[in-house]
This record gives sequence, C-alpha cells and structure tokens, in this order.
Amino acid sequence: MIRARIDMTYGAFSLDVDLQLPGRGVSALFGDSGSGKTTCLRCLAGLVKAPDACIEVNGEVWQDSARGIFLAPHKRALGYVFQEASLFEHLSVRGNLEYGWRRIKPGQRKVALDQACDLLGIEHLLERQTANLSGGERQRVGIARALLTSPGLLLMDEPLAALDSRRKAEILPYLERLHDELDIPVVYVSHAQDEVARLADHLVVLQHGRVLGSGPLGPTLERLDLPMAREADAGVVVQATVRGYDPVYQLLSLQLPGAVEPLRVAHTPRAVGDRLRVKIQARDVSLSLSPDEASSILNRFAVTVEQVSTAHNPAHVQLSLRAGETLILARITRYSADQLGVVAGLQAWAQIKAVAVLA
Ligand SMILES: Nc1ncnc2c1ncn2[C@@H]1O[C@H](COP(=O)(O)OP(=O)(O)OP(=O)(O)O)[C@@H](O)[C@H]1O
Repeated sequence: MIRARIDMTYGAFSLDVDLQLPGRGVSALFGDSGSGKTTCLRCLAGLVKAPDACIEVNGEVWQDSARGIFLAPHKRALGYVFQEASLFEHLSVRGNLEYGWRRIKPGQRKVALDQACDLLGIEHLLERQTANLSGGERQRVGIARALLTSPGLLLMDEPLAALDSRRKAEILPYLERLHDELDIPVVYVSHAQDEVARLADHLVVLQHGRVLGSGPLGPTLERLDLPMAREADAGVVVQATVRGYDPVYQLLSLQLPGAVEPLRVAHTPRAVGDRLRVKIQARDVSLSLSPDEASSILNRFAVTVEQVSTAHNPAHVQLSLRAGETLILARITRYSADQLGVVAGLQAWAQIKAVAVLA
C-alpha cells in the first residue's frame, strides 16, 4: 500500500490530498494541467518537502511531519522517469545502465541488466553513445536505467508526452510488459486517457489540487460525475474473456462480465478463456429501442439505462448503460434522447460501432 497525505501551498495553489494506492500495479494520476500531479510525484520523491505530509510506501515511512521524519530523496528506494530522459551524455548506453545498477548491492538487485534490456528492447543499443539515440530510444534507456536501481516504487511523469504518436505507440507495449512482468509499483502521471486506459490498474482523478475520485480503473472510468466521462475520448475499459474465434470472418468473440450477448471484434486468434482489456468509447455507442438486426453493426446488447447526464457539448448527453455486470457509456444527441424518451430505467439496445482491444 502507498499512502500519501499531502497538504501544501504554492502561492495561490494548494494541494490537499490523501492518496491510498495499491502497493502493486500501475496507479495513474490524471488531471488537467496545473491540477497538482507533478507536485504529488515530487512530494513522493522528497524533491519537495511539504510542511504537512505523511508518506508511507509498502511499510516504509518516507515522511511523517508530525514525527519530524523526512527521508532525503537519495535515501528513498525509487526510480523517477521524466518527460525526457536525462542520460549521461559522456557514457554509452551500457555505461548509463551500469551506473545505477552498480550502486545497488548484489543481494538487493531485483532486476538484472539482461532482463531490463530485454524488457525495453534495447540490447542492440548497448554500445551506442546516447547523443544519437532517437527520443523513443532515449526514453526506453531512461526507463531501463531507473529499473536497474531496483526501486521499491517507480514514478513516471508523462514519460510519453515528448514523443510523437508513432513513437508513443512503439513504446506503449514495453510499458505494458513492465506492468505484467515486474513486481514494482508504478505511479504514472498522464493527461492522456488512451495511456491511462492501457496501462493503469488504479486511477486517481485530480482537479485544482484535490482528489475528485480514486479507485480501480474500470469503475472509476464509468463514473459520469467525473470530468473524464465528459471528454471527447470518454469510455469504459472492460476485462473481457475470449469465448471463441471465427476463422472464416476473423472475428474474436468476447464475454463481457454478466452480459448475455457476445462482443465480436476483428482480431487475430486468441485462446478460449484468455482475458483481454478492451476499451469501448462513448462516442462509438448508440441507442435504439428495438434490436434493429438488419444493420452492419456487429455488436448489440440489451441494456438498461442507468444514468443520464450532461456532456461538455450542450447538444449531447452522456448515458451509462448496464448489460449484466458491465457498464457502458454512450454519448448521443440531446435531440435523440428526447425523441427516444431516454430516462433512467429504460430498457433499450446499445449498438457498439467499434471496440479497441488494448492488451
Ligand atoms: N516550484 C513552484 N513554485 C510555485 N508554484 C509552483 C511550483 N511548482 C508548481 N507550481 C504550481 O502548482 C500548480 C500545480 O502544478 P503541477 O506541476 O503539480 O501540475 P500538473 O498537474 O503536474 O500540471 P501539468 O500537467 O501541466 O504538468 C500549478 O499552478 C503550478 O503553477
């Protein structure tokens, strides 16, 4: 468990949070620019000494102002990855990696050099000078270097923000592997919903230095009262289980928790029983009062409207729809909502136009 109660001010900005994050997996801090995400990370790292804070990481107290405890940053077993990796330019990639690794006593090393290189796909770069690496390669080396210090906590501050979308797509699978293969908890700052959907297990939504919501990723994304649900790329992330595969049409059939109908998606084959993370965006879901089977849309679920709420765009409304234990968000025009008589409790059909399989 990671506990961070922080109370501090920077002029007009005040941060007042009490975070309780799981001691494993990826916790994302999400919020607009200036909401206090980086300040939280800097307090966790001890780079900022909040006058009133209590920070405890898996049983180790890093700060407790009431008891006068403040562990200096270099005494905290943590790795910090920034937007742009600050590598030692006079050392090769190997030199950069070995620098952190040598500082850790052999018995305390959690990650081997080969393992870090393999995880980040950087074996072929080991003898290169850092000056001529691409942005994505630098970032992968920076992450490997942080891992080789065997941290008890990895802090990542928008590690993909400086990369273009192609490089970002290139690096995301490596971050997913870290998550699956290493037992190091990560606190990941981002204001990109797609990154959060792919990587996070736990989500904290910050606004003006306060926590608006905190909880497991799925249920937190479903909340219509949080600002993310009103954004253009709002959607839910669901853990689906593979039910079967149609090799003729190359369609994977997935079971959503408690739903009667399958979710079918064009995909490569996967074994029955495999668990996949899928994202269903609110803008890809429409509502109909009848099953409307003569349609090119593959996925149609019997749903009950659970909640109706406003969207950022006043011409739209946001709906949460229940299919068994699965909640789906939908964005439709206010006009259509009135025409269909959409109210909480209405039984209807949700049609899903597109599904992203994330992992
Ligand atoms: N060293 C500082 N001195 C004074 N004010 C600061 C300092 N660092 C941050 N702030 C202010 O604190 C507030 C929160 O900043 P912070 O960097 O934590 O936000 P953020 O959510 O990480 O934003 P972004 O997404 O833009 O990085 C902002 O209003 C910022 O101007």
